[in-house]
Amino acid sequence: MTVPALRAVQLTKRYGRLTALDELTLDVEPGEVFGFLGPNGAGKSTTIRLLLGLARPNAGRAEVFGVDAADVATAHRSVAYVPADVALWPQLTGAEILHLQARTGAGVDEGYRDELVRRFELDVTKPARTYSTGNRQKVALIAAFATRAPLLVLDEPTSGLDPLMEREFRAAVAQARERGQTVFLSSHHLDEVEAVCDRVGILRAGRLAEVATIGRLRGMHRSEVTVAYPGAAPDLAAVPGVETIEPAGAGRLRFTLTGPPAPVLRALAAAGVTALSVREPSLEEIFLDYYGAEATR
Ligand SMILES: Nc1ncnc2c1ncn2[C@@H]1O[C@H](COP(=O)(O)OP(=O)(O)OP(=O)(O)O)[C@@H](O)[C@H]1O
Repeated sequence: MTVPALRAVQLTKRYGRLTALDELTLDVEPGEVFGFLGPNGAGKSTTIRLLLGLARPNAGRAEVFGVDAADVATAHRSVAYVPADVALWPQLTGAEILHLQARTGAGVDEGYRDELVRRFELDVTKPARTYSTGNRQKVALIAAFATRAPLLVLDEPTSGLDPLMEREFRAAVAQARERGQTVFLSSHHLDEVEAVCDRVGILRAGRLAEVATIGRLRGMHRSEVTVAYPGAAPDLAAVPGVETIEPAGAGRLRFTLTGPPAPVLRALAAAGVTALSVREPSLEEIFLDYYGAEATR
């Protein structure tokens, strides 16, 4: 049996009367790129702090590769962490900070680090106090991606990056996965999670609403199907999974489909349909399905 890279068992955190995290139970497997989605205040950063032993739970427990998260000194040997608000030593230059960080933690691939400095177009000669939010984030990301740490925990790591840098970020995540590193990524960027993650967990008001692969998440939700037919409209009213049937111009119908397509394909074949297009829901639509109007609290 493999030991999970991250494990949360009924992990709970309360701030006064507010339950920021409510009995989270979750395993992230080694080698996985796991996306952690949720609106502002859902409890993502709280979860990460608990998983890394940086805050104490009111109940439940967290483990990093089988090590109790409270044993920070041991657990952090296998972790590189990029917090949501990156703080750097203001007097040191980017290069000095990267050098210093390389001397702590799980060891660094210096060649790859230098390549990342170029790819992220970071001027490492400047002192950190002159860096913008995005540049501070770049320093922390380069330091994390260049480590050999088996687990990278990234808390909303691209909020300060422009689209070109966001592309580099995605490439770096892909390379981390190829090396076998585990990535736990909290994000607001649905397209980013969709592009880089194997599985996603959706957190809503401190509770885990769903955990699924991107493919399964889409499969659980409605696809939009449009068909063209030559004669009488296909009768889809009683077909399992079909809903909201509406005309889409002359000789065309649009409807939504959930679940296996075989029954509707049989009905469509019987009607001799001449064209068919299927639009899968984006992660954004799925996300809105979960949160609806209550996206924040
Ligand atoms: N130290 C604290 N004291 C009191 N309340 C807190 C504290 N830290 C977080 N909270 C509250 O816990 C809830 C979860 O916050 P958290 O920062 O984990 O959310 P998040 O999902 O990371 O949000 P965002 O996407 O805005 O960063 C929020 O309601 C927040 O106000």
